Amino acid sequence: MTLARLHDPIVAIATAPGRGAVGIVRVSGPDLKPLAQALLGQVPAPRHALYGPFREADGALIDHGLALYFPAPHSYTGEDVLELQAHGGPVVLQLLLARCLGAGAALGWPLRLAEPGEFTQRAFLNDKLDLAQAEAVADLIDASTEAAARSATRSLAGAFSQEIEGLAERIVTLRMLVEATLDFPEEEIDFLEKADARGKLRAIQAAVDAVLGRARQGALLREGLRVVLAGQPNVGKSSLLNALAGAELAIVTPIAGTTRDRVSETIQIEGVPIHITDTAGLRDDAAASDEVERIGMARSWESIASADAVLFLHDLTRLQDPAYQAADAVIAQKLQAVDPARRIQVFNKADSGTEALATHPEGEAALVISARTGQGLEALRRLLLERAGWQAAPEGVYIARTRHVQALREAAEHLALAAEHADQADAALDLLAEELRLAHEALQQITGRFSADDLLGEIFSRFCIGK
Ligand SMILES: Nc1nc2c(c(=O)[nH]1)N(C=O)[C@@H](CNc1ccc(C(=O)N[C@@H](CCC(=O)O)C(=O)O)cc1)CN2
Ligand SMILES: Nc1nc2c(ncn2[C@@H]2O[C@H](COP(=O)(O)OP(=O)(O)OP(=O)(O)O)[C@@H](O)[C@H]2O)c(=O)[nH]1
Ligand SMILES: [Mg+2]
Repeated sequence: MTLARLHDPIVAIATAPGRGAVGIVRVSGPDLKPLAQALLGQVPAPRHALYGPFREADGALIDHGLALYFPAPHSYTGEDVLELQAHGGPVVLQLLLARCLGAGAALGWPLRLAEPGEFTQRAFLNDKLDLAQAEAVADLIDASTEAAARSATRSLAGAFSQEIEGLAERIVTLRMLVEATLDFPEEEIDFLEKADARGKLRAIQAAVDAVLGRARQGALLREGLRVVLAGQPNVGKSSLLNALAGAELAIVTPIAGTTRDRVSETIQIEGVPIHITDTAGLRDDAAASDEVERIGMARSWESIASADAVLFLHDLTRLQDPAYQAADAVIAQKLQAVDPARRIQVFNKADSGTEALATHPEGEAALVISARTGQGLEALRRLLLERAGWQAAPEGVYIARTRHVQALREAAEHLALAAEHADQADAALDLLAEELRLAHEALQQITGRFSADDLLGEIFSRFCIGK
C-alpha cells in the first residue's frame, strides 16, 4: 500500500452483513471534525453518544441514530474515529455508507472504502496493538469454541505478547553482556563463568520451550484438528459423524453409496475444534453406480490426503465376508500412503455382538465402537485429543497461530546453536552473540517489530471487512 493510501480516511460498515437490531458505519482518518460537521451539523463531544438525525446532503432523513466521536489518538485505530450507529438494516447502512463517501468527496477528501483489516492495521501502525494482538482480534471474531474465544481475548489483552517481550528482553540482556565482553578479549575466558552466561542461556531456553508448549496449545485451539472418516460403503461413516456431532447431519441408509459428496461439521472436544469430514464410501470404480459416485470417491481421497487424522472404518458384521475383506485390503493398501501416526482403525457396529472379531494391526491405534449405541465414542474422543497433542487445558492458554509456533521454534534453534558455541572450550563469543541476535529477531516476528511488509499485508487481508 502506498504511503498516501495509508493515511486516506476510510469508511466501512463495521457490523455483520445482513439484518441486525443495530448497525454501525465507522470512519477513521486524520481529522474527522469537518466530516462530522457535514454529516451531523455538529461535532459530537468526544466519547459521548449523540442522538440525532442522519440526513442526506439535500436534507432527506435516512435514519435517527447515535453518533460517537473518538478524537485521535484515543480511539481504536489511533486516528480520529467517527461512528454512526443506526438501525441495522442492510439498505439503511448502505445509504449511510454512501452518504459518508459523498460527504468526503464534497470536502475534497480521498475518503474511500476500507480494505479488509484496515482499521486494525492502522491500530497496529499507530502502536495501539502489536501484531500478535491484531491477529487475536481476527481470531476472536473467528473463534469456533468458547475456549478459543477466551484464549483469543487473553492474547488480545496482551498476555502472549508480554511473554514474547519478556523472552526477547532476556535474550537482549544476555547478548549485550556477550558483546560487551567481545570488546575486552582478555576477559573472554572468565566471562562465561563469572556472569553465568551458560546458566542464563539454559534458563532462557527452558522459558522459550515453555512458551512454545503453550503456543502450540493455542494454535490447536485456533486451527483445530481435521479428521476424515473413510472406509467402504455402509460401514457407518455417516452414522459416526452424526453420533459425534449429536445431530442428524448426514443421511444414513442401509443402501451402499448413500453419501455422494463430502459432509463437514465442526464439533468440539474440551474446546478443541474438531473438523470432521464424512466422505463417500470407497469401493472399486467398477462397482460404483455412476459418475457422481466416482467423483465422490475422488473427493474422499483428496480429503484423506490433507487430513490430520484418518479414521479407517470397518464393519464388524461383515469382517468374515471374503468380498468385504478384499475391498478393505484395497483401501488399506492405498492408505499406506498416509503416515501411520495419522491413521486410526475403527471397528464399528460393536452392538451386533461381533466385537471379538476386531483385529488390532501391529503398531496402529484401533478402537471398537458402535455409532448406534455410543459405545467406544468417549475413547475415540480421548484418542483424537491425544493425536492433536492437546494437554488437558491449562488455564491461561492464549490463542496462537502456526506462524507464531514456527517463530518460537526458530528462536529455540538459534538458542540451541548459541548453547553449542557457549559449551565449546574456547567459546566463540562472536558466533554466540550472532545466534542470540537471530533468536531475538525470530521472536520479534511474532509481535511485528521485525516483520516483512508482505507478511503484514497477508495477515490483514484475511480479516473481515470493516474490522
Ligand atoms: N461501537 C464500537 N464497539 C466496539 C469497537 C468499536 O470500534 N466500536 N471495538 C473495535 O474493535 C472494540 C472495542 N475496542 C476499542 C479499543 C480502543 C478504544 C479506545 O477508544 N481507546 C483509547 C482510549 C482507551 C481508554 O480510555 O482506556 C486509546 O487507546 O487511547 C475504543 C474501542 C469492541 N467494541
Ligand atoms: N448395528 C449397527 N448398525 C449401524 C451402526 N452404524 C451404522 N449402522 C447402519 O449401517 C448402515 C450404513 O450406515 P451409514 O452411516 O449410512 O454408512 P456409510 O459408511 O456412511 O455408508 P456410505 O455413505 O454408503 O458410504 C445403516 O443402516 C446404519 O443404520 C452401528 O453402530 N451398529
Ligand atoms: Mg455415508
